[in-house]
Amino acid sequence: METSVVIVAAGKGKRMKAGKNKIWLHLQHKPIFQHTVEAFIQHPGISEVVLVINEEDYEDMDRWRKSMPYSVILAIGGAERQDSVRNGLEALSESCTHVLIHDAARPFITAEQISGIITKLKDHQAVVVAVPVKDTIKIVGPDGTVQATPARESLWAVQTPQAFPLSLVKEAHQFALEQGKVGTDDAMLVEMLGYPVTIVDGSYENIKVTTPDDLWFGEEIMKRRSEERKRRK
Ligand SMILES: Nc1ccn([C@@H]2O[C@H](COP(=O)(O)OP(=O)(O)OP(=O)(O)O)[C@@H](O)[C@H]2O)c(=O)n1
Ligand SMILES: C[C@](O)(CO)[C@H](O)COP(=O)(O)O
Repeated sequence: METSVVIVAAGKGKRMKAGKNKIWLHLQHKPIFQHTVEAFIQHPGISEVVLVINEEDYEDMDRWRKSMPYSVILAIGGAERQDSVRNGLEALSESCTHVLIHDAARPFITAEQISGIITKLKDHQAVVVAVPVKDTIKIVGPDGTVQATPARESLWAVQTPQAFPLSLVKEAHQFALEQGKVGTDDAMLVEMLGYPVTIVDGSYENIKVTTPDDLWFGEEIMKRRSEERKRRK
């Protein structure tokens, strides 16, 4: 089993309203995407890292890459997240058999969670990191009226990484492309092929940095972790 990771960083970050792709914003003096890349680079179960970026970020990214002591493969993203993932999968080396797909905008992923998903992948077809929802969720119609309140016990908020055998996730992406289907995560495309998808426990700290308030939470998480590391030394 040779496991790689595709990290998608080719979004626009519109909800962040930073005037640039949010992955360049800093948390604890480092760009968000660099925290994410380093979580995987340092993991012994990961063989290669493909970082999917915007074409207009290429020059800056190439400069960043050359300044780092590790190797990252760059691929160019597409209009939607799904297109970026597909391009990233194409950039993986031939020896890759399994892949984790992760949002660059989730820099709080830990080594333990990466290990957990890789272990689970050994005897499951598709594995996603998720947490039980804490709020009561309501299905609301276009007129603002509540239509239903699904039982909370069965609701999970799905995060990344999501992990698959490479052949399966490539087949799912090809099927979606041909059928014009869009999934908000990669597992959804695998579900469309009828394969089971298994949950592995995530963390409420593994947030996707999406809106400006996430930067405040994120800074606190990073600060606390760095203080904990210093205390342990
Ligand atoms: N065409 C796209 C869209 C998104 N992403 C990546 O997918 C992840 C999750 O997307 P999201 O957080 O929604 O990022 P943005 O699309 O950048 O945000 P927004 O929707 O606010 O513009 C991010 O790491 C983002 O860079 C991508 O690689 N290619
Ligand atoms: C894949 C994902 O991170 C799962 O929660 C999420 O769906 C991506 O978010 P987006 O805003 O739809 O790009």
